[in-house]
Amino acid sequence: MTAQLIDGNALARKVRDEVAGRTQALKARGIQPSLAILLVGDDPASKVYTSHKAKDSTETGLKATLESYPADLPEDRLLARIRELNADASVHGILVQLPLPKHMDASKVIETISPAKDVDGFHVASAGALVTGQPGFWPCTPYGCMKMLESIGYDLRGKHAVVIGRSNIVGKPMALMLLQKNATVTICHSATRDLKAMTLQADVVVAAVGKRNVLTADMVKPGAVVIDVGMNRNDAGKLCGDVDFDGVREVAGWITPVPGGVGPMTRAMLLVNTLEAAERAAASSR
Ligand SMILES: Nc1nc(=O)c2c([nH]1)NC[C@@H]1CN(c3ccc(C(=O)N[C@@H](CCC(=O)O)C(=O)O)cc3)C=[N+]21
Repeated sequence: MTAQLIDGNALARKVRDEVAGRTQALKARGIQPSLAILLVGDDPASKVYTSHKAKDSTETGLKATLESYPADLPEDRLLARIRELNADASVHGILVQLPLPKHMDASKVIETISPAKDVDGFHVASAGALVTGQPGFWPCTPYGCMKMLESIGYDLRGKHAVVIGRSNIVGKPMALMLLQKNATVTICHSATRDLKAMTLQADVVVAAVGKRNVLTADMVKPGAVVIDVGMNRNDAGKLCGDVDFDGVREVAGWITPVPGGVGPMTRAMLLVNTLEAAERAAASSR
């Protein structure tokens, strides 16, 4: 048996089409959904990522402004700019590209963003809303993974989901989203004793470690759904995930590729969150 592919590019296109439609509806009411992207420093990968995000936005009808600052920008200047954007009613979403230069305290920067504009879902208030099931912005990567599960009509109720990785931006929120859909959730991490014993029990595995071949075919239950959040380079410099794709696809029921899987969905969910931020602002100002 060969696993069916969950095509992140195709699904992201569908999500963007839906966002474009809702954006037109808001524009007809005189509201232009708008995202401010703040980039500090000149990390080449960050430059590429932020320009992609800006391009995705404009192609979908959202307004995006990309503000680039030198690596030695004083932290208080960045905080002051965030406060200005918080107060600017024409801006609905604020994204500060990570990583930030070492002289900055990333949590302090993120906590300065208004939770109402936190389209990355990284603010502690957003995290708290996810924990308690209150409305708030969900981090784009795990949110995109949930959309991928939804797209195959997968019912998580009573299923065993194993999340490998416990980061604040992927692993932890992923586990909470799966829990909210009534899965039984196990979080594995670097101190987990027998990872294979855990993953062999899983109906769904989400690999979010940032290391190649974390999940191999011998670790997967036949028919399981495998979601690969990893973004690594192999020895040939080619982009690859955390999952041994060629091996695992012979065992799994469903699998997401890298590239063309979770990455494009992460970008699409940023557009969803930005649109939501604009819709909520419009609803609360009426
Ligand atoms: N505040 C903030 N928010 C983020 O969401 C954020 C961030 N900082 N810092 C960096 C990471 C990384 N990230 C990616 C999203 C999509 C792809 C993506 O679309 N990848 C393509 C491949 C792109 C390629 O070929 O390099 C794919 O998987 O098919 C990659 C990386 C968002 N991040």
